[in-house]
Amino acid sequence: MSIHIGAKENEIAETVLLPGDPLRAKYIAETFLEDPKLYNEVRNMFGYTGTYKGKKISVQGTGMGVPSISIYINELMQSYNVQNLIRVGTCGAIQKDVKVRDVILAMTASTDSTINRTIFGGSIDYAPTADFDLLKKAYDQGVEKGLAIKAGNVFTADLFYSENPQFEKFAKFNILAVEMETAALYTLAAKFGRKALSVLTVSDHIITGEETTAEERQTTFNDMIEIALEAAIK
Ligand SMILES: O=P(O)(O)O[C@H]1O[C@H](CO)[C@@H](O)[C@H]1O
Ligand SMILES: O=c1cc[nH]c(=O)[nH]1
Repeated sequence: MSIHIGAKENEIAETVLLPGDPLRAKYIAETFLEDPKLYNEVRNMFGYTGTYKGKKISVQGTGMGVPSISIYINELMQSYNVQNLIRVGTCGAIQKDVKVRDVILAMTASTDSTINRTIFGGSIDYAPTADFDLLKKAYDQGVEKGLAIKAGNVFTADLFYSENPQFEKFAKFNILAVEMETAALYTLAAKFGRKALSVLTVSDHIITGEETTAEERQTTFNDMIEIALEAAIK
């Protein structure tokens, strides 16, 4: 057991899907995994292990934001030796040609979180990066499914309700969308020599105000989850 995860040794797979929402973890486990077993209920941050096409896979809720995901992935890597960490999250689009329901693969994540400056010291801007192998497999899977899949820079924001939103500037500098965890995921995976990828569904458009219905969200979540699972087993 670790402080925030109640699983015993060997109850967590070497590959873990990471949704922010613990109920999305439950949905993924019950919909996509065979024989899912609940291994964590601490703080209701559900974690399950089952199999997908014969391979052992876990899915663990992370909560929202850098501090919360940092707790879960630190413990998954250090206490449970997790090797492959794939976030399956939502994001808000800021580019005109990025539409709600699109799936985005984060190649890197810009951020206003202090995580990288805390690790590297004040004047260094570390560039957190996706694992190329996972990224390529996920991209190929999205193309094979005929989806509008995009890969690029996302922004990991500390604040959902920003005092000083700079979305137009971010868009000008080619950032595709805004979410709240990827920079920490990539930096901490690199620190421990593990592979990481964020697969994101656009749930809303920050500039145009377009939103997805609950039904549309469910369909695109399924696409995102299948992309992540196929990348994990290939
Ligand atoms: O849908 P999840 O994975 O939680 O991701 C996004 O949604 C939350 C904000 O509503 C933040 O965690 C953001 O990154
Ligand atoms: O962090 C997030 C996630 C979805 N939509 C947003 O606007 N922000």
